[in-house]
Formats: sequence, C-alpha cells, structure tokens
Amino acid sequence: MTIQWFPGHMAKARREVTEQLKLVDIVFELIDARLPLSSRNPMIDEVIQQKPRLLILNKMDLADEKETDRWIKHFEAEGIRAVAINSFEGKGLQTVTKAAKEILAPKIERMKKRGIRPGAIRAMIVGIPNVGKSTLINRLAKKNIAKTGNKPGVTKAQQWIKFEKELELLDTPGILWPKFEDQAVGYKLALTGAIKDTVVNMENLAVYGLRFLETHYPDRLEKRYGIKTVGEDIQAVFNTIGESRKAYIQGGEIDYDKVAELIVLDIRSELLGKLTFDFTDENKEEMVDNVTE
Ligand SMILES: Nc1nc2c(ncn2[C@@H]2O[C@H](COP(=O)(O)OP(=O)(O)OP(=O)(O)O)[C@@H](O)[C@H]2O)c(=O)[nH]1
Repeated sequence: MTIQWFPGHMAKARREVTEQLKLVDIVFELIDARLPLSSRNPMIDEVIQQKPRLLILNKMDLADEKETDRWIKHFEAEGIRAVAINSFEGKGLQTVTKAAKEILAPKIERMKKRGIRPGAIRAMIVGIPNVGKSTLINRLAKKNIAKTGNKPGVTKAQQWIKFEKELELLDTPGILWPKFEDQAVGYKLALTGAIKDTVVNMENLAVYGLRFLETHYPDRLEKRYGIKTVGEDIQAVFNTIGESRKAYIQGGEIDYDKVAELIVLDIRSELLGKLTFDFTDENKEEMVDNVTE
C-alpha cells in the first residue's frame, strides 16, 4: 500500500474521523462487497460508537450475488442496516438515501415533537483505502467534486454536498486502515486489488487464489483452467496453466512469475466470474486458511 499504516498514522486517522463524526448525523460505512469482513476497519465499532450507521457493500457488480444477499441478512440480524450498490455505475444509490432517511426517521420525529424543525440530514463516508469512497461521493454529487483514482488516499479539502432533498454529505471521506493481523485477509485484499502487488509475493498470492477457488468455486477453476483439483503438486498446476497460456521463458521453460501474475489478473478481472472472498459461515471461512508458503 502507498499509505503506510504505522501506529502514529492510525492514531491520526482515527482522530480525524472522530472529529468529522461530530459534524454528522449518520455514518456510511463503505466496504467491498467481495470482502464484507476483510475490508472493514478492525476498530470501526469503537470509532463510530453510538452514531447511526448504514453499512454499504460497494462493488456489488464484482461480488457473488448470492453471498451478498446472505451478508446483508447477516448484518441486519446483527442490527446493522446494510445495502449493496455499484457506485461505479451509480446503481442502488436510491437504497442509500432511502435507508438513511429510515434510520434517522425516529430522531427526526422526536425533534418535530419537541417543536424543532430538523435541518438537512448530514452524512459522511468512512472506509479503508480503495473501497470506492470518492467514486460514491462523485455519484451522489452527480458531478466530479471529489478526485478518484485507483490509488489510496487521493481525497482532500472539505465541503458539504447536497445529494438529495434534506440530505447532505461531507465531501471528505474518513480513511481508516484495513485489518492486517491475518495473512488470509492480506491475500484477500491483494486479490481484489486493495493493496499493492509490491507488498505481496505473487506466487503465494496465486497459490492462495487457486486454493480458494478449489474450495469455494471449483466449477470456475475447471472451466477456466481445465483443472478439477489443485492438490499438493502446485508446480504441475502452474505447468498446466503456463502451457495453455504459453507463458514461457527463453529455452521453453515455464515462466512461473508470469503464470502467478496471470492467475491473479484473471481473478481480478472477473475472468473467473463474480467472486466473494468472505463468507457468513465461519466454518467455510477456515477451509482455505491453511495457506501454503
Ligand atoms: N467495479 C466497480 N469498481 C468500483 C466501484 N466503485 C469504485 N470502483 C473502483 O475502485 C477504485 C477505487 O475507487 P476510489 O473511489 O478511488 O476509492 P477510495 O475509497 O476513494 O480510495 P482512497 O482515496 O484510496 O481512500 C477505482 O478504480 C474505482 O473506479 C464499483 O461499484 N464497482
């Protein structure tokens, strides 16, 4: 990642978000629909505290729809309202505004009863790098106010964006750090492009990806690579893929670096279909965590 999350930076990020939170009525916690666990900040509940929250699963166009539905039900069973959107194409934005109004309806009612005329509902977006915060702000603003880019940490300066009648959004998102303690989480973040390739070993990442597919999406693995199981002989699998993709170094040997890269890029570019990497069922979750080094 280009942002290095040292303890000092984490403390600063947390302080900034805590300050911004004072300005808003509701928090939009933005996560990646492919990673409903791994793309959440580990301290998010502590940071947000009692502030009303809407969990937004972004990039739903890239995630396994069945699993996204499961996750929404799972979060709602935990008392967290959740919606899925594709902010890149502006799909599902009306569910965001509708849910925000519903979440805050009791508060607005209370204000009205006390004779206070409620002002606009103020919201802010919080999330780890690259989940699509700027893209969502731009979509809601309907014009290019916030800068976007496939690089962490590109947004600066602060103003309110009126994104619907009675709703305003802080144009600066709160950026918090991802989870790193768990190696599988790191691989999942890397497979979805949330962290830079330079910080991970591509071969290990590709092997993790293959094992993940073997466990959770074996039909896709077979369809794309003609492989039924990955098994113990990883080199044989790389050979098969390398030969079919003509990934050779001089002398006709398989270029394993190239094969690893091809696998990772296949996964990222949807050539293996829409994938979700975190599951609501924790037993399922543990199945791929026997990461091979
Ligand atoms: N397919 C898809 N891509 C998306 C979606 N939303 C955002 N993206 C892409 O994800 C990448 C990151 O989006 P940004 O909006 O820059 O993310 P951010 O959270 O503001 O990133 P930081 O500034 O690093 O905190 C960009 O390449 C976007 O085009 C979505 O719903 N679907």
